[in-house]
Amino acid sequence: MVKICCIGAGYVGGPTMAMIAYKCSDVQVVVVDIAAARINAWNSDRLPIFEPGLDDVVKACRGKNLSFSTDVEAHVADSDIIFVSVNTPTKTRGLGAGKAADLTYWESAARMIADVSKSDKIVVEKSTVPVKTAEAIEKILTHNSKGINFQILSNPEFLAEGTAMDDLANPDRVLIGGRETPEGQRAIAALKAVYARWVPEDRILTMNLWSAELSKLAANAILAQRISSINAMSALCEATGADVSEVAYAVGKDSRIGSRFLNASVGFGGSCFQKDILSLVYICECHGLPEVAHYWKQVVQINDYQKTRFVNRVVSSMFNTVSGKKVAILGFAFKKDTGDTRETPAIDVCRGLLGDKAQLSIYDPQVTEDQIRRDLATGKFDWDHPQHLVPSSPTACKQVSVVWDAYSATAGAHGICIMTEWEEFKNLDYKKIYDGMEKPAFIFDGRNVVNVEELRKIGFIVYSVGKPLDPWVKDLPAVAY
Ligand SMILES: NC(=O)C1=CN([C@@H]2O[C@H](COP(=O)(O)OP(=O)(O)OC[C@H]3O[C@@H](n4cnc5c(N)ncnc54)[C@H](O)[C@@H]3O)[C@@H](O)[C@H]2O)C=CC1
Ligand SMILES: O=C(O)[C@H]1O[C@H](OP(=O)(O)OP(=O)(O)OC[C@H]2O[C@@H](n3ccc(=O)[nH]c3=O)[C@H](O)[C@@H]2O)[C@H](O)[C@@H](O)[C@@H]1O
Repeated sequence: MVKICCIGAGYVGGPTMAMIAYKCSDVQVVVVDIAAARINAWNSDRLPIFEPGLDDVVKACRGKNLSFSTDVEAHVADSDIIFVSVNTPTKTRGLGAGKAADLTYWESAARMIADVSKSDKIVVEKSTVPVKTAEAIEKILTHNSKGINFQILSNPEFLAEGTAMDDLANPDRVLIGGRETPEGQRAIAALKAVYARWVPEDRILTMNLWSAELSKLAANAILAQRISSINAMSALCEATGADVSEVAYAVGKDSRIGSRFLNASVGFGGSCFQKDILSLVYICECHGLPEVAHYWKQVVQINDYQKTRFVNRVVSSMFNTVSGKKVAILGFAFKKDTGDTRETPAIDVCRGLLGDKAQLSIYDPQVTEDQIRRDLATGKFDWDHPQHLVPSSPTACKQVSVVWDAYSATAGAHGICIMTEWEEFKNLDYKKIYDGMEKPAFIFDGRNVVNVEELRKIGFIVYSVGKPLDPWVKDLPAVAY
């Protein structure tokens, strides 16, 4: 029986391994992690991550061919294929700080694999890593290998949170990169055989290692670029009276462009887009390509601009100050159908409003108070390290309260900011909300989920990203000077 071990029981390791176990009942899958709390949660009824459909798949396999363990070394030693799906955050200090990927966790996993292995292994890069990482990993593994043959494969993951289980069950493509040697090709074939159990052959792409590694960074950069492109257009729409949804619809009808990923928003979030583009920027700089680096950096800069622009709209609309005013924050996760808050634009918007002394009342259906407070207290780039290594005593912020429904969040508020496109925010009783708010009552929709006309009829002053401006907002500056 093939035995697979995955190092890293996070948003990628957990769901991807659960799907492999589900689709391949004759493969033994073990997911290991150094974070005991996370492993305990994977072994409990309350999984450590919220992902639609995940519970059912885990329940179907756990205790049969899927298990979760902290006994990292024993399971690694025992496995044929080892996936490495550990954090690859942005470096916070030293060479390349603020841009380069921090490969500390990857390197320590590789050293451990080299130390404990007693038989040949296929080591699979599942984490997103800089192009050429496999070369370094190979050196670490073979340096100490005692004659053991290690084959490194790149098998980047393309799942999106909130739709992970469907993405894994029906992927657009699975990418496998490996060495062009006979051993490398045999390793590719072994991994391909696992995916081929449920993924059609023509969707399993094999290529050289560097192409596979770079394709992941390229895909994320191009996806994020589409969002920054439409967000840049949203600013121009607001200045001209065009409607960004109509523009996106018209543009997306061109089959060469396509309609997906053209929703204007307060900005993209999530653990990867910014981190991976910054890593790409750093790689370009290291290869003497400053123009290319500058080009991709703009994608992140427009995203920052969009978040700043949003805060500015809020403050300038509300008489240039939110000091002492209650502002409801609806949604804190970086997108709907996940409890993940990593790099969520809500953090930047909340910090901007807190800087202006607002009183925030935050509601998200999936994010805990503890997480929100931790996020508002954690430093830039510090959040993407294994949870138990992030400082765990966040300073309490007196200006923030976290509540468990949208109505208490908005009661007595001067303004509402919609930060996540949760379905429930489309169907709230906005008349009831309006009646309970201070007047004039403002709504700032960072996700274009509300019906602007209906809310204006109720009496709200509405700002919705990239939509024709409310007369109230029209003459106010879009960005603070
Ligand atoms: N979150 C996402 O949707 C996607 C993430 N990725 C990439 O996958 C990688 C992992 O991301 P996530 O799963 O989101 O991160 P995560 O933070 O949820 O999980 C990583 C896990 O690795 C563990 N870990 C770190 N070092 C370890 C070690 N030496 N031994 C054992 N366990 C260790 C941590 O404790 C943590 O539980 C990153 O490179 C990310 O860029 C790729 C595609 C999608
Ligand atoms: O490498 C990764 O981590 C993953 O990053 C993204 O997945 P994810 O971040 O989970 O979610 P997305 O659906 O891509 O959304 C990212 C952010 O962009 C925002 N977004 C998305 C689409 C859009 O049209 N407009 C927009 O503002 C979302 O609200 C969210 O904040 C990619 O879609 C995945 O393919 C990739 O595997």
